[in-house]
Amino acid sequence: MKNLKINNRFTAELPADPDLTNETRQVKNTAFSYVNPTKPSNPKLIHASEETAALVGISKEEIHSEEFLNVFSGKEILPETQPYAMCYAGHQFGNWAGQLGDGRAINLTEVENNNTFYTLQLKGAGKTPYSRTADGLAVLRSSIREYLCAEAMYHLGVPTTRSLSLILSGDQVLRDILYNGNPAYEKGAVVCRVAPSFIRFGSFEMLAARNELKNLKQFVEYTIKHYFPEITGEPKEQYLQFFKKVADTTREMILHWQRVGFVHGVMNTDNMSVHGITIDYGPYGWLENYDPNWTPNTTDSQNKRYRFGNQPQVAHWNLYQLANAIYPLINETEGLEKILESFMDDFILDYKEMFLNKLGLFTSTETDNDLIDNLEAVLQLTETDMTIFFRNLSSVKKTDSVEKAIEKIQFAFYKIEEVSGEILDAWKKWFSVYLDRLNAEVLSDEVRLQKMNLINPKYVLRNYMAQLAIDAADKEDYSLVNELYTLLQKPYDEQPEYQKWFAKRPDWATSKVGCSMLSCSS
Ligand SMILES: Nc1ncnc2c1ncn2[C@@H]1O[C@H](COP(=O)(O)OP(=O)(O)OP(=O)(O)O)[C@@H](O)[C@H]1O
Ligand SMILES: [Mg+2]
Repeated sequence: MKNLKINNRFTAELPADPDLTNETRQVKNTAFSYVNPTKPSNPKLIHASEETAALVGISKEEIHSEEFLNVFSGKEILPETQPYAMCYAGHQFGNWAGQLGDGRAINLTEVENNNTFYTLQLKGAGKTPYSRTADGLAVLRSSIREYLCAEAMYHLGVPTTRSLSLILSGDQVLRDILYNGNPAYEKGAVVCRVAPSFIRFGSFEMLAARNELKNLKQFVEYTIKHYFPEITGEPKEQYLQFFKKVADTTREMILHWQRVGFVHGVMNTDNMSVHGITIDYGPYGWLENYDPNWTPNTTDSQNKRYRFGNQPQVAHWNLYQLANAIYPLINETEGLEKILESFMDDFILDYKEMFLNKLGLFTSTETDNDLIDNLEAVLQLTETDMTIFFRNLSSVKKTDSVEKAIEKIQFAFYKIEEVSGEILDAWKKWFSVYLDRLNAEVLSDEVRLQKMNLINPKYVLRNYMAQLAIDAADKEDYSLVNELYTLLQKPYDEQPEYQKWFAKRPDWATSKVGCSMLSCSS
């Protein structure tokens, strides 16, 4: 890979763990530990993203080289690089969890391309000092989900890590014990992901919790210098500006999640990036029927802390933890509190605008809040598919009758027979107000349709779609991985050849494991 320009700033500028043993332990006074990936026994490339490769300086031809396979499966280490796992802590499901760290992620190196820095990171490439009691590996099933979803999110316009490659390791990974007491082995896989950095809220929480204030200061200043160079001024002022930037980008990210119906599922502070990009595609899911109370994560099915409708509040809570972590550098609460307060206020304003745009409304009136609230209520009267509803809404015309408009979106109803009586009346009422509102807009039907179709995706990675790709891949048929990857590169385009994916969750998927709820086992 002749154009890969290795340039490691993280390991060069931050204090390294002097212990090179790779034994599971508490790792203090450092930001990272050097550790090499475990060599896979028989790596096989399933898929690689040409786009992500180009981003970091790898050509199409190089993707199919042995070197690519070896480097991104962890079999070989790039010359002049020294892989490392990062030390971080986190709040999991609202509770302090202490040291976590990259238990199964290993940063290979940073590269520079077109004046931008990227970190290349393997997920599932073996144990690190942070693996605690786990194996450092990842199974094919969760790796396919991570690989496809990150790229799908990118093309939806949602800030995210990117996927470079998906490689079978050739090793078996033990995950669950079956009811009959037999161990259940699954195929192991390694995903290479790419991001500006993998610095998480938990990275700073770790240093603050250990009162390693010198390291904390150094790490925050490192982050500002390299990723927020526009920030200047007195140190304390810089730290506040940094926090504001993280709050702003996090708010924008969550806004996109709510726009496309993405539920992260494990919004622990160790899964929050300081770049405001989506990171860690574990037990995530996509809203099918519009239900703000839905979470895909079985571990969270009681409290539903990470339910769709709670994501903004959780982001705010997580930012609060980040504020606590950097507070010792500032020693004043006022500035941090102001930023935290404005997060929610700004979110509410942005959410309203985003939602109106999804409805094809680009001006504001006094009744907007009612229109939105009433729609959110009516969408839940009977199961109504979020993606299909908003996509088909764009075909409603100003001159349509209420009945005609409902006919245009009725494909979104899971049980059409339920749309009668009071439920039908509620829909009629909402559409009557909506049609009046459309008629007050200056945009023509055609222009509005075009604008709406750039906001409301036609295709998302529904849980059952990923599961179908997983089932086929388990039998060494990767055609669906390829097909979904291609489809999801253009989620806003009509793509008539893929119309079959513009479909509600099929009945069989309602109860099948992996299609509606997922555990953290991955
Ligand atoms: N199989 C595993 N082996 C070792 N550590 C693991 C394993 N699975 C999870 N962990 C660790 O448990 C913690 C929480 O896991 P979580 O599910 O949030 O992350 P993840 O999916 O492993 O990785 P990432 O956040 O890097 O995408 C992290 O410290 C993670 O590294
Ligand atoms: Mg994680």
